[in-house]
Amino acid sequence: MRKLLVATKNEGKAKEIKQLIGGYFNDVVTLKDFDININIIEDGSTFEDNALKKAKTIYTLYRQPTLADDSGLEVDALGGKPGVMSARYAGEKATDEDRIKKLLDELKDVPEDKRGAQFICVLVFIDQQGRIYQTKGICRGKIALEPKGKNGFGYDPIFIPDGFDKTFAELDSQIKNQISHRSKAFENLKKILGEIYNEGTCD
Ligand SMILES: O=c1[nH]c(=O)c2ncn([C@@H]3O[C@H](COP(=O)(O)OP(=O)(O)OP(=O)(O)O)[C@@H](O)[C@H]3O)c2[nH]1
Ligand SMILES: [Mg+2]
Repeated sequence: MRKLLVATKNEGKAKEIKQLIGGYFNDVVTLKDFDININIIEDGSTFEDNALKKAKTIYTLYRQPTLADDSGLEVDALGGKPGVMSARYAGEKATDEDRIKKLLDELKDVPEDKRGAQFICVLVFIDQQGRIYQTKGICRGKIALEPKGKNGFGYDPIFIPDGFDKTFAELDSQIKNQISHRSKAFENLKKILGEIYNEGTCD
């Protein structure tokens, strides 16, 4: 039995992580699954700092293989904002709708050809022995003029990935999982897991 603790409370993210992790663990549990009431303050200035803090906090408590994902949206016309502040962009208690509305308001005078953006995902994995591994994925695209679609989570209804004319929320989750920032970070992580576990999956 190989167990992975995932240091996230975000259900949309957790769902994707469970789909992307592959067969290296036969039990994947998130902070929501085991109902731990812990509030990790994400005060780092980079995705790397925050992912490391989330992973270390949970590993230190449980001493089991732990994965953390810190991610966000960088908008060119806003100088890379909201970036590491993506989750708290419209305040601590705000909803995904509030964050989308704030971003669209800030971009209301920005024409279509200047609405470039990218999603970033940094994964930090800590193995049973406490060794730390980090991978990153980037997905380029642009910000739509209005929200569209019901799939996914977060900013998905306003992000149109390069090569497509639909938002992540309009695309099938399987397509998002082939091209997203998170899937790219997982491609690299799975190479590392393959080495750690000698290609042995639990399938
Ligand atoms: O539309 C989206 N599609 C994605 O694929 C995606 N990945 C991240 N995000 C957004 O970026 C912030 C992450 O912040 P974040 O890494 O701190 O996560 P979080 O605070 O939600 O949960 P936790 O993992 O920290 O518990 C949150 O606002 C997410 O909505 C995404 N939005
Ligand atoms: Mg967070």
